[in-house]
Amino acid sequence: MGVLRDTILWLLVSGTVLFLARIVLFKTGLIYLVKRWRRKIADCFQVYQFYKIPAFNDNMQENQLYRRVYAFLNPLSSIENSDFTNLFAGKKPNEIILRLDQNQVITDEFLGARVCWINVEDDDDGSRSFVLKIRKADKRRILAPYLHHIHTVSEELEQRRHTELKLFVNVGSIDNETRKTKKNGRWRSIPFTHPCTFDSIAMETDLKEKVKSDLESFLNGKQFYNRLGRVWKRSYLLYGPSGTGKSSFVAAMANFLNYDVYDIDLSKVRDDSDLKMLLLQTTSRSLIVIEDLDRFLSTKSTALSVSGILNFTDGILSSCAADERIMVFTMTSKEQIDPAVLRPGRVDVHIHFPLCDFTAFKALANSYLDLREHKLFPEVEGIFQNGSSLSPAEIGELMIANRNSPSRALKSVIKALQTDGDRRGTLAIGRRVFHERFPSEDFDGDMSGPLCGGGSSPAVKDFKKLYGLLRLKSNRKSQSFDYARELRNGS
Ligand SMILES: Nc1ncnc2c1ncn2[C@@H]1O[C@H](COP(=O)(O)OP(=O)(O)OP(=O)(O)O)[C@@H](O)[C@H]1O
Ligand SMILES: [Mg+2]
Repeated sequence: MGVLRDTILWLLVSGTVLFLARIVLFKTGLIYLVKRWRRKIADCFQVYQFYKIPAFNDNMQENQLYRRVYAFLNPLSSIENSDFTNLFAGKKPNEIILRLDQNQVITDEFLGARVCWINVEDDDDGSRSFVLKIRKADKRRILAPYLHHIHTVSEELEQRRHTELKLFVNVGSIDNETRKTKKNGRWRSIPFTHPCTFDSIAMETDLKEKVKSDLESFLNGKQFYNRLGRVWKRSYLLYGPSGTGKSSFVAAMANFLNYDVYDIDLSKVRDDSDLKMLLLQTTSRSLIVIEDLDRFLSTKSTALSVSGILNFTDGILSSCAADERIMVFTMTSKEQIDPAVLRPGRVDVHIHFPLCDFTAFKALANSYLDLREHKLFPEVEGIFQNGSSLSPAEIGELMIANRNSPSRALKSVIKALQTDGDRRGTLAIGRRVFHERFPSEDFDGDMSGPLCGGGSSPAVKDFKKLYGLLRLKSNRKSQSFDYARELRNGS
């Protein structure tokens, strides 16, 4: 009897102790310490294999496997259990996105085996890598299928993501805090959400179509370029006064192609080799953009040489990087630029962005004010004919500011044209006269190249197409665009 009572008492006491211990463990969070110790002890009896996946390879190009692992790990639910996680607002309302912080561990289960990933970031040089920790006993059984699984999942995620474009900007090569050279990738990305499309740009419709078909035929021309032993690249020069839509056109190109944009800030490029490095770190299916190239070429204060830029545009470097390359340069005027810099083959397509004429004004009135006709239009037309003009940006701003009253908007445009726009249009019209030198047949002839399907001899067509000999019908509407003007001058 006494033994039974002691046993019951003992059971009651130990049950209460266990219950209290459990409460203490869970309430204080000590349970996590216990789990960690348990894992450490278990680890002492295991042999692990480690695999490092650096963000960049020996040539400082992006390691695609790193990119895949990054895409694969971030959506894993176990990221919540890591000790330190970054939280970001998502696209949808109330959506929170979790991102693994540096040197944090995340676990994953695959075919019954447990693996760990460590997000390693070197404090000295900032280099990033993922380290996969896997039990040696599991390695043979799961490693290959696990990597295959990562590949498949990340591919799916990538395809889903592909509607979300990115804008990459280059950061300085020296870390501001540590004053050390960054060995890490120099591109930082943000979502590219510029809404501009070719439809929203006031420009002749047939010209937009020509640009679109030029882009498309370039993309389909891989074999053609290979056959000629040429790097599969195409360069566009967009030039014209400020506020005429050059940057918007770049955005429209990216949205049309569904390409990411790499916007190179030359002031942050240390020297020629730094520029090479930046190019090598770009990925395919992207637009590489250098804005205001004329400003850079006219200031000698930078360590970057003109030949560095030329190597960049010539495509020798591009051949080392990924597949197709589309480069876009913008400038206000190419009058002061050495023609060698813009020669065909270096810059294939030249597109001029002029100040507004009456046609462009009507396109803006249509899209900004929903106006197709108005009693003030003849007056506006008369002012344009007298040589006044403004940039589409200036006219667009006036229309946006007065969008609730179209009459007021038109009156303010008329006033601005009469005051600020006086004689500016004369300059624009002057440029158009220059373009008129090229007969209308030129355009049709050039667009009948092999990439467009047409009739002249294949060799000549190949050559012309390759050098971007796109000619325009020389009606007044489309004269403002000058494709490969340098070559035409010589032809
Ligand atoms: N042709 C156009 N059609 C419609 N909107 C235009 C056009 N040109 C300019 N805009 C509007 O004007 C603003 C400025 O245009 P944008 O930045 O593309 O000009 P830009 O030529 O790049 O100027 P800058 O040389 O100063 O960089 C944008 O908001 C754009 O929507
Ligand atoms: Mg711009």
